Amino acid sequence: MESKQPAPTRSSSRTKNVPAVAAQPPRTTRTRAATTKASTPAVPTVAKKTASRKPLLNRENAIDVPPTATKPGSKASAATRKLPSKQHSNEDREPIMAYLRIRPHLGDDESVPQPYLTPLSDTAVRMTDPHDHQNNLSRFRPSALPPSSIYTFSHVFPPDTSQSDFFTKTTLPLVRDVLQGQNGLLFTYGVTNSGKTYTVQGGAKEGSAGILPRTLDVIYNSIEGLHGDGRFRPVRLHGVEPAEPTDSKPPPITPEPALAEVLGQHLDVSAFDIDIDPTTLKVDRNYEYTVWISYAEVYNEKVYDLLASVKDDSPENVEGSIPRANTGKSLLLTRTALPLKPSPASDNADITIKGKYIAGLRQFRVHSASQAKALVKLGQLHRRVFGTLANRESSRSHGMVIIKIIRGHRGERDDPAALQISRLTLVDLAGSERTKHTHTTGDRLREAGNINKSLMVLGQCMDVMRTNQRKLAISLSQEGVGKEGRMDTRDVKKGLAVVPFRHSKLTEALMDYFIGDGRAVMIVNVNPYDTGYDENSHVMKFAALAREVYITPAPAPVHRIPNSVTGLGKPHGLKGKEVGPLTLKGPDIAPNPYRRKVTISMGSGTKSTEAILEVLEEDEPNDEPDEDYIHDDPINPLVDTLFDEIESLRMQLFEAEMRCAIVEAETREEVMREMEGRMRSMEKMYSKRLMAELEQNELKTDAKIDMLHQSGLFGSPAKKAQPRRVSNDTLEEENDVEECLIETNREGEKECEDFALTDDESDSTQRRLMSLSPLSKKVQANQTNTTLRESWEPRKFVSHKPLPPNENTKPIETEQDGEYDNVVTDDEFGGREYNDAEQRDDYDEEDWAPTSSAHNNRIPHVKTKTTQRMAGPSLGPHLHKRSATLPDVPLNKVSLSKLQQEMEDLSIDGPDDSVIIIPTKKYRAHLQKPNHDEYDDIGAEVHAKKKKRQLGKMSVMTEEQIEKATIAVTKNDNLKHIKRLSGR
Ligand SMILES: Nc1ncnc2c1ncn2[C@@H]1O[C@H](COP(=O)(O)OP(=O)(O)OP(=O)(O)O)[C@@H](O)[C@H]1O
Repeated sequence: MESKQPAPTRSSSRTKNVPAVAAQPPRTTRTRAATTKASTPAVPTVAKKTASRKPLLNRENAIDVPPTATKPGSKASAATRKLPSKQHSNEDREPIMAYLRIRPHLGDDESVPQPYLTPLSDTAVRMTDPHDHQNNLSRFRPSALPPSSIYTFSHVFPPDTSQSDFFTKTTLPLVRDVLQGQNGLLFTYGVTNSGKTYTVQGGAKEGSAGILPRTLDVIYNSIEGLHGDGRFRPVRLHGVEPAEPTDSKPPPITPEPALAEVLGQHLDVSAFDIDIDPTTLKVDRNYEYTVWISYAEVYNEKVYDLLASVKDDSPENVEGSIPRANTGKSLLLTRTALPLKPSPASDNADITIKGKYIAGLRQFRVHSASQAKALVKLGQLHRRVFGTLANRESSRSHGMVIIKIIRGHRGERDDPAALQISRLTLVDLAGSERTKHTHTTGDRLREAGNINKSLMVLGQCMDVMRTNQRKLAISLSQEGVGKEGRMDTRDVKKGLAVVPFRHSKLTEALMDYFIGDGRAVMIVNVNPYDTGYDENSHVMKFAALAREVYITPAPAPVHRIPNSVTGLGKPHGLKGKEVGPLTLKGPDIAPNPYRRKVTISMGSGTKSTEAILEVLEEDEPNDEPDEDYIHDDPINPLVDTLFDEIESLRMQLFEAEMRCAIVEAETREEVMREMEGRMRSMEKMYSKRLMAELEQNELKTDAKIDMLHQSGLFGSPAKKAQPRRVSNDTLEEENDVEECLIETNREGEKECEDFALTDDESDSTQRRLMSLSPLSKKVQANQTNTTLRESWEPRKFVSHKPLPPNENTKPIETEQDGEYDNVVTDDEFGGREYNDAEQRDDYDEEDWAPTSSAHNNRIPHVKTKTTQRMAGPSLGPHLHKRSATLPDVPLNKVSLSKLQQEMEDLSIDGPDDSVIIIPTKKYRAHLQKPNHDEYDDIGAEVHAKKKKRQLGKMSVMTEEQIEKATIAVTKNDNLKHIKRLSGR
């Protein structure tokens, strides 16, 4: 072939007929075997040189490109930024570069005030769970992740890193590669709000342009004056074909009129000339370049074209019927998913890497950086319009900007086989947060699930690639295996796992990069003020995994067009296959499974507009496979079916794994919640019990005080209101007895002080109070009775030490009935008959609790702590109407009042002026046959409650009855006289 211009700087004189031979060996070859070998970590790789390889790059030939002439006032007029020297390894394989960018603190509304990420060096950070600081007493961690970990990266960028510095260190090497014929991939990974979009697109402030606009700036700065004539256009993944005349038209940079009107926004191209990166790279000036841009998104596991136009094709949409902004009418937008197809080998014989391309993706030849930025902006607008969470500015889809550069030698302008096509793909991934954190349902759940699926598959792919590489390295390092003492790589490769690229559209679209079609750079964005420690940990782990995956980037191949398509007029690929631009259709459009409404607000303040859009997402057309594809890979129905089966099984496995992961996470949370709930309810129960005990104690104390009150020891107002008419003798006697009782009480008090409770003894309060219950009185009465038997000595009231609390549960020995024969008969009590029922009543009425009227005249509470221990039992009605000696009973306030009341009814004077109380027959029997069951705590409590209920039933002896009893007792010869203690 004849060159129109000599190409003195070319390192080889490649012609159409002569296979290109690399004068300078490329870093690697494209053959499978070489690629595999090169990716082996343990074995030094030797790049196999293919004879057909053209010299791809001659860096020595590159000349300095003067800085691009820029508009006055723009930043581009600044000196050309110094490009950091490119570090090329002698090794062909290289790991995926992983850069960490830490987002700065944005304001007070951040959920975690202190960052939980601490940079340790330029390449390492420590991440510590903030919850451990906040709740370091907790023994339980809901997370299975370690509370603190160190992660390493290719480089760590602190929060104050400028956009310009970040671009220079991470993306500029890729831009240089793409200008020199090398493919490149850059993707951002991180949870929502971590700064992915800011990193890729940039902010609103001057100087905050992201890596995408800067990339465009640098490309156009560098190829200034070297633009090609655009006779060819890229097609599929590696192909090129003659361009159409329409390709030379400027690309659309404003939304379609219908959409623009709805959104109320027109893109201003001049706005993109403000923030320009002035960096210029050296390029080979023997070549001329044309730049093509496409913008796709992967949303809900479908690929859409973001640069497809929104057209009003339907006849229904006549002027006036198109919904306007703020009209409340919904606009129906339809878009069709694009299929991914395998790149045919016919595109270039040299290519052995089988990638996939997005069939039908529109691409535009762009002449300037501002045009390119405007085009990208339009794509972002469409992405926002079609995004489910459009109003929240949150990326729910994976955005892919694909920049293709066709490089052709000036001397071989007409030779399509001499063209070289390189690709740079910048991917802004959706947030990696999990479904449970987004609280999504329905469509959103599906969307979140698909986002996670894509990212999970990306992680799985990396994991499998890493495992395969390790396996391969280990196998190849084993000597003496296989024939001739060498390992056959084919044997090894048979045992390798299949990388699951086909499990998600995202990995399917990017797979060629991971198998050696170019360099890959991963940017990990982290917001250290975010509450999602677990999510960020997963992101960090993902990055660590990516760093262990080695790829062998091959230079972009020189294009070789098969003869069948070299002829002009036989365009191949895009024409006729263009699929589904965004179209406005009437509301009567056929229903589609994925139809949703989006309300979108644009602008702010008075200029803000809001529109309801209805989005109809059609499935990708079920086209017949490409002819090329058929030609390349003849279909065997059985194999195809088996592949499909494998695919569906894989999908099932994947879904099952995902479900398991979600269930595990949910179960962990549920268990935590349940434990928390139980602990809370236990706490509640115990505090309730405590309160109940306190109340009970207070009630008992009140009851005792009321009884004292009733007995007149505290000068009952009721008594004052109804003074008794008694004789002087009676009063004297009463005073004597009262003095005696008070004396007794004082002693009792003194003794009780020995039993004063401390706070720590609060739980024993209940037990002690129980000892004051009627049951305990019975026990003590039994003891009293025993004492009574031992000595028939009538005694005066004397105080005794109170019984220890537990003594009331001891079995008490009693004597047989009938031992106390010196009793007053019923007849002697005025002939009163006591039948069983009455006796039962008497028994029941044995009580220490106040009457209801007494309750109404309560005196102030006595604190539980100072409550005095009951020193002795109330003798109760069981002791009435029968002669007996006064038991040796210690008394306290309560028993005093009770005793006083009982004595009022039943007491008699002993032989030497002592007061004698006579137990009844039934009571004796009761004493003799104690019911031990009653002495356990529960029984006592039940009994105490029963007594309490009977407060109102307390029988009151009338004065008349007392008189009668007195007369009856007086008649008894053995007894001298009866002293009345009190009366009512
Ligand atoms: N390095 C930074 N400097 C200043 N502001 C930043 C930086 N990174 C992010 N921001 C701000 O943080 C906010 C969130 O960033 P961004 O929208 O880029 O997050 P994202 O990860 O893309 O979220 P999503 O996944 O939801 O789209 C934005 O207001 C952005 O301006």
